[in-house]
Amino acid sequence: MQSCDLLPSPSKPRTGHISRSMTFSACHRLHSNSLSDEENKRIFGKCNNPNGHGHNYKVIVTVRGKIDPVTGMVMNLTDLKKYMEEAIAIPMDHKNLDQDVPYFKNVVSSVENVSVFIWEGLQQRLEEGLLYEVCVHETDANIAVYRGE
Ligand SMILES: Nc1nc2c(c(=O)[nH]1)N=C([C@H](O)[C@H](O)COP(=O)(O)OP(=O)(O)OP(=O)(O)O)CN2
Ligand SMILES: [Zn+2]
Repeated sequence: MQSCDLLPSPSKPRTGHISRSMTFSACHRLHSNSLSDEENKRIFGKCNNPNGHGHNYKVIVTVRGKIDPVTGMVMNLTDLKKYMEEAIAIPMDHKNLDQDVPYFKNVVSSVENVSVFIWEGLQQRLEEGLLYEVCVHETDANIAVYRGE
């Protein structure tokens, strides 16, 4: 059988994953209020510089769910775009993460914790069980993946 002869199996439920990406720019400093200045310098090195440094973050959010047989969608990506604006761009774009985002007042603004922050913000907006993965590229080489565990 050739692929152009394939017919759909409408009764078979299908699970799909869909993703949307977004970029934002922010500055931060790796610093823990639970550590002494010496420990901060030793652990975080140049990233503990009080002047901070900036990143162009890239975030990829993946949702997982049933492909609705009527709409053909797991969810409308236009809705996901809105939720990502609210949970990522509005709180963090062109901000100082440590000073402007209350979440990071006593939480180190590592890429791991940025991915958790995004997860929590999206969980509040998405239907339960839909959010699958938040992937944050802090640089081309430094990447965190969080799946809510
Ligand atoms: N586990 C983590 N380690 C580091 C994080 C982090 O968020 N989680 N963050 C940083 C720095 O904030 C930043 O990402 C710089 O890291 P570095 O790898 O040194 O990046 P550079 O681009 O400056 O270095 P290259 O030489 O270009 O690789 C550090 N660690
Ligand atoms: Zn950094």
